[in-house]
Amino acid sequence: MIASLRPSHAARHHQGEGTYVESRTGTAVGGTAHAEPVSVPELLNRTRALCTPPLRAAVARLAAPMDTVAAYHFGWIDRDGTPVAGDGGKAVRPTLALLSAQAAGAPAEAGVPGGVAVELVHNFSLLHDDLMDGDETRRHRATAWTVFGPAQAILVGDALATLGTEVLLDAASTGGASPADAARAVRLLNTASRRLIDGQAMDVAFEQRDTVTVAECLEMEGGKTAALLSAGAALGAVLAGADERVSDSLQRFGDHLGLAFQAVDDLLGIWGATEVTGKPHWGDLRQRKKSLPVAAALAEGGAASRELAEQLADPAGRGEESETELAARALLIERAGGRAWTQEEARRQHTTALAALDEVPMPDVVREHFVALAEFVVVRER
Ligand SMILES: CC(C)=CCC/C(C)=C/CC/C(C)=C/COP(=O)(O)OP(=O)(O)O
Repeated sequence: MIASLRPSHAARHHQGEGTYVESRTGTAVGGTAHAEPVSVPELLNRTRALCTPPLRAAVARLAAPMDTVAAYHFGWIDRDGTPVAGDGGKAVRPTLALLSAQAAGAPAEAGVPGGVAVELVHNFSLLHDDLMDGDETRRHRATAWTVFGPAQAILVGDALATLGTEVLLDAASTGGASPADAARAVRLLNTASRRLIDGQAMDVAFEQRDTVTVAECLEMEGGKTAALLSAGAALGAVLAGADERVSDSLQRFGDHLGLAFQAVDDLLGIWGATEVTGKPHWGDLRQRKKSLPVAAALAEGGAASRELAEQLADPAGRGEESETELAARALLIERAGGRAWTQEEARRQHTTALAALDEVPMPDVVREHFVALAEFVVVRER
């Protein structure tokens, strides 16, 4: 629990972890007019219900054995091919896409191609990231590269990224979006994908550096994480034909929400519970990732900060540190203020995101759903 991230003015209907808007009777989750607000878990479930069938259809286009590798990665089958209902991820990005379509006055269904496309690109990045980091667990199970080998994980990642574009273009050919809006959506997704790759390249390069500034870290996280949340937040509206002022504001909302998302991810990477996150313990510290808590702690300049800097500049023991040494490093980061600063930064980015959302006229119920989802992003534990 990241207790201090909880707002003093907790969301109006906060009911407990992940539930901010009490579910009431007569919900019309798919539509907009007169719909009643629902909880974040219900919103995420609606996204899964709407997006999983087209996601499966997209994955079914892959040649064997890539279709199997992808189905395993998405949690639909186990390593023997037996169907399972595994953890396929939280579905934050596609939920943003469905809400974004509703913000533009269309039904949630109009945002489905955007949601599926952004989730395909997101999962391409996870497959590759796990391999680059040498991570052996994700979503509480063995990573795809450890089960099927690095080559298949790379190829499936590549293929998922191309499917994202295809799904958006299909939206035009099946009449779900105009050809011009589908083309705008493809451009938006491609730009986001390139920002994602640029951000990841910075992240990998930073591992070899002794120090990075907070500004450099924010630039890197703006690419590797915020770009896709930003794309998700605008894609539904673009497919629904919203004008550029609306999609620009939604993108800005998604960019700041994405920075808040990654700030929380950085905190969970060091102080999260592995049984909840489903990711390896101390992974970020072992790889000497220059995440926000580390960059903020290095910038502080006090005794703990200087000791941290010395440790990170010492090539000896790189990747070989014991659990005890990594726990001591986490304590140094905390003593140098890196944890508290990152918690505050998550909340600052969240506030800026909501200000951008305010620029977009939309039905009250859609705004409530965006606000509830944004709150979930900063208080989440996985
Ligand atoms: C090009 C390349 C390899 C880029 C890698 C970029 C990368 C993996 C950035 C981290 C983004 C992130 C916080 C993922 C977890 O999302 P999540 O918590 O929403 O995951 P979920 O879908 O499992 O819920």
